[in-house]
Amino acid sequence: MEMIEEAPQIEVRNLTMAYGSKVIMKDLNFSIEKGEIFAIMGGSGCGKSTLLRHLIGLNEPARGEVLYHGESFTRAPQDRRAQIMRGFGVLYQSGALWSALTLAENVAMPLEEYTDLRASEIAELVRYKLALVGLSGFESYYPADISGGMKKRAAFARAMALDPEVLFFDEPSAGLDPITSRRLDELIVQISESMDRTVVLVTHELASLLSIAKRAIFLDVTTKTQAVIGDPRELKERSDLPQVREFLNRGDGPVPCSS
Ligand SMILES: Nc1ncnc2c1ncn2[C@@H]1O[C@H](COP(=O)(O)OP(=O)(O)OP(=O)(O)O)[C@@H](O)[C@H]1O
Repeated sequence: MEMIEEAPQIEVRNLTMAYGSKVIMKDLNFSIEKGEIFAIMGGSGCGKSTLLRHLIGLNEPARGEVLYHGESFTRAPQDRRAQIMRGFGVLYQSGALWSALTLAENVAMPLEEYTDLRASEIAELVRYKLALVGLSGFESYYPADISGGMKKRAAFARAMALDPEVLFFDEPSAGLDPITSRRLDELIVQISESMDRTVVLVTHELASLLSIAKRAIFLDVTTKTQAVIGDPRELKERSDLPQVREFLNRGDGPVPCSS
């Protein structure tokens, strides 16, 4: 039992990811500790989102497995998997909110679906989650009435509705201006630190990567496996691998795959 307590929050073992016979990445091995902000980096189309999808159970490994707290998520029975998944908060690239629902109704949705809380308790929690992301007073607004940055923050509040242990972000700053994007980064750090939440993010934004990720994995499209894991600031200056230094020292914007 004790061993399980000390196991990393997330562990990826010998993971090979494929779509049909097309292998995207192979032999991935890494772990993510509780409370860490961990980034997945690499050129465009190299498999970052695919890796995220494997971590949250939307894709199945071709080989290998994903473990949470030392327990195999990949091999767990359906009901146990669903239970583990309840501990995930996911914010997708589009950050899609239901356009016909107010912000409060959007955040309330997961609570209504997955808990037995009373309406008044849900309303209270919704107010609290929206306040956490700086959206107090906007409860009755519709997504169409607020800015892109506010939509992302509302989607963030919704992702946190069920107090997830791990927050997954796929390109959280996509489509945001640099200042709004920076505010979102600060919010991610603040929530992770104050609530001791693990954050796993896929991002193209160098500024985000370098300012918020404590560790990052670099997926190398040429070798189709991980090239290195480390603190992106150190890798930027000192990585032995030219492709990693180049990636971290490029101008902003996506880097194409070599193909
Ligand atoms: N459902 C799918 N079926 C087949 N191939 C797919 C599917 N989804 C993605 N791919 C392919 O898998 C590879 C990795 O895609 P993925 O979206 O994971 O990369 P990425 O690094 O997240 O890209 P980006 O940075 O552009 O978002 C790409 O070559 C893509 O075309």
